[in-house]
Amino acid sequence: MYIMEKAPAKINLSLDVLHKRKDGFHEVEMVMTTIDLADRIELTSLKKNKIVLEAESRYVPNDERNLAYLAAKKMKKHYSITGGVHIKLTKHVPVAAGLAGGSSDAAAVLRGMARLFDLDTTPGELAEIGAEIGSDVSFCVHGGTALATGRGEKIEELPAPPPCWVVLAKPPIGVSTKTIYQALDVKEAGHPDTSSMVEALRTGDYEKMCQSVGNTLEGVTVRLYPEVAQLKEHMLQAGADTSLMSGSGPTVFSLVEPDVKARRICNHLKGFCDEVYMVRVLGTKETLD
Ligand SMILES: C[C@@](CO)(OP(=O)(O)O)[C@H](O)COP(=O)(O)OP(=O)(O)OC[C@H]1O[C@@H](n2ccc(N)nc2=O)[C@H](O)[C@@H]1O
Ligand SMILES: Nc1ncnc2c1ncn2[C@@H]1O[C@H](COP(=O)(O)OP(=O)(O)O)[C@@H](O)[C@H]1O
Repeated sequence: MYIMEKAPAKINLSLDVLHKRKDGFHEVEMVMTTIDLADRIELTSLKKNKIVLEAESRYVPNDERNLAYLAAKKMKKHYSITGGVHIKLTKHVPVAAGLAGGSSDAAAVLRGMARLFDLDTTPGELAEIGAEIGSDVSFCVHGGTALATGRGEKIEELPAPPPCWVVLAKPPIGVSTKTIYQALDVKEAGHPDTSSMVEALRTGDYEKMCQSVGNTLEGVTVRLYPEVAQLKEHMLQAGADTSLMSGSGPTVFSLVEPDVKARRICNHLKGFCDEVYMVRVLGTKETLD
């Protein structure tokens, strides 16, 4: 049997870090939403008891270190699956970019294997398995738009953002999430107003959403990579309604309503950044199918 799953990237509309926990992770409050930029996961069941990963990208590992492979291993163990699976992964989401590409690939394998082997499971159960793989995997299992708390694994569904375009620009650097969290001084950093962002989504208020964006990690990444701040500035100069770094970076996104404006920002950015994307915000679970 063969099935295909989309693995969409996420952006953090807001990301607040509250404090460092005893287990070394940070307590966060994040509003996340999926965007129409996705990897493709193709799964084929195998009679032999093995996991075969075919990743057509020189940027990701082709073995057990790949989060898609790890997800398949966890599923086999958790549900005592005796058969094997062939995973074909086609990357479109930039790697180590703050867009959760790897987490979304893992989540797509969790969802996909549940379908492939006709397992009696729930998204909540898959999200729990996902949390063992990474903090962002639970959100990626559910998709849509959500408030993520704890270390990111506690998910509360939110309404999709008002329809808009997302223009993304990724400078040619890979950022380690761990390094950024480690360099953060929670007391010194800026903190977004999460409740204002939640309110904006609940009322479908585009302007309020744009005003409420914020990311506690942005200042840390900007200190290490000043080009992140420059990209933000370029986006705003070109007419973006708002602009923010996603996750631990270095990708910067801007939001804008009319497509002509989004195209203008894209063209402006392409002058000095090779990786520029113009995509729709997805924001709902249904669009994962
Ligand atoms: C910053 C965020 C925002 O969405 O995303 P990315 O920039 O990675 O996309 C997430 O919090 C990242 O989630 P994820 O990438 O799954 O992180 P994990 O693999 O669980 O953790 C990587 C490392 O980041 C740190 N970490 C992660 C999450 C958290 N709440 N506190 C932390 O301190 C820990 O040092 C951990 O060892
Ligand atoms: N399927 C995968 N896709 C992307 N990166 C992966 C994958 N599996 C493992 N990784 C590793 O995970 C790290 C972070 O990847 P990614 O999820 O793209 O970062 P981010 O969450 O910052 O967007 C990279 O260093 C990469 O080598």
